Amino acid sequence: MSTPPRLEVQNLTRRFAGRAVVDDVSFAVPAGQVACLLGPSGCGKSTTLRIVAGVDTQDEGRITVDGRTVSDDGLRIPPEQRAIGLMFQDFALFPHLSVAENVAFGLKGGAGANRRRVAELLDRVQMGSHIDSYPHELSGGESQRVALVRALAPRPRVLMMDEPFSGLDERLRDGIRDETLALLKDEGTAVLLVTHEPHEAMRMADQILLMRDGRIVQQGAPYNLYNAPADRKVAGFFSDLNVLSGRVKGALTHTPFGEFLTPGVPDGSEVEIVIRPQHLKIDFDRNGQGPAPTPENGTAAHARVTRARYLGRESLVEFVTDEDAIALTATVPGVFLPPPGTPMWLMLRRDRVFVFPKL
Ligand SMILES: Nc1ncnc2c1ncn2[C@@H]1O[C@H](COP(=O)(O)OP(=O)(O)OP(=O)(O)O)[C@@H](O)[C@H]1O
Repeated sequence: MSTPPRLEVQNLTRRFAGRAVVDDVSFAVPAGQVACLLGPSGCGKSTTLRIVAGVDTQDEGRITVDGRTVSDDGLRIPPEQRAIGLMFQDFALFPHLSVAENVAFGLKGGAGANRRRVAELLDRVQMGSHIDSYPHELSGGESQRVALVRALAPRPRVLMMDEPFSGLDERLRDGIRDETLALLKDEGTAVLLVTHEPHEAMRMADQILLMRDGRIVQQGAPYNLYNAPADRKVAGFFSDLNVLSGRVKGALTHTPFGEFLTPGVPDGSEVEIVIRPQHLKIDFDRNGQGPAPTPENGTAAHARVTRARYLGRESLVEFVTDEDAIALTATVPGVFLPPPGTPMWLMLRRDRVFVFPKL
């Protein structure tokens, strides 16, 4: 028999005043893996997390931890008996307890009996030397690390994290995220992490659950969501997009960049041809001569620069095409600041183009 996932959520629905804010949500998280609930504000992420934790109740659906049902139509195991730990954005350490006492708070026997486990956990997040400090003596990042090991000390099978890094300085975040990830993997904890930041989800997740209006619109590895998005909105969640609109004629859509195959889309329907700014290729205009069409880049379209800005690692260059006056943006590594009006040729990397029915 195969091992059940550490956390499994089946057909979860939660309604407020008749409106489903969580709508038939299902997913599974194996031991040692991180699933990120990602989506815009109000899409139902926190409600899902609260129901799994047991602090809110679903109208329909089942939740199991290591194959044991903790909540379904008839059964409600209380939060403290679900082996689920919590770490929220506004986590608070107990100010009158030392770091060791904070970490040992949920453990039988307190800090004295658990000194070794507490010290080991604190060492893992480089906080061993602060074991006898008090919360007011810690920085934001240090407090966050203590809160993390406090949540992990009782060895929860599942850890729920709601925007746990959002209070931190941007430069601290990536380091703490990576430390957290390493510790969670070692402990074999299944993690459900709520975030509205695509960068955080890409960095942390084994699996992203992208939510919109209460439903999971796409789930899978970060690579799959980025490279094979289900629709334009999913694609647009991870980066800015260039969008060309067109109408299908004979399974083809015409654009200034040549024809695009749109098989299976009925004639006359509108489609959107989408490409990320880093996948737009640019070439200088040599006496009006453009690069020859290739299978890789398709046909080049003539365009003029409207604005160029230097962003540090890359430059952001905006164009307008001669044909159809389409506004497009390209990102170019390093410093590339052509003056407005500069004529150039643009190409779309064909393997990076997505074609979607117009939403
Ligand atoms: N107790 C409640 N009563 C009524 N409506 C609620 C309640 N809790 C949440 N909602 C509504 O449910 C929807 C989903 O809320 P939820 O907090 O789950 O979203 P979220 O994706 O976590 O958003 P954010 O990123 O802003 O925290 C929202 O429209 C919210 O207003």
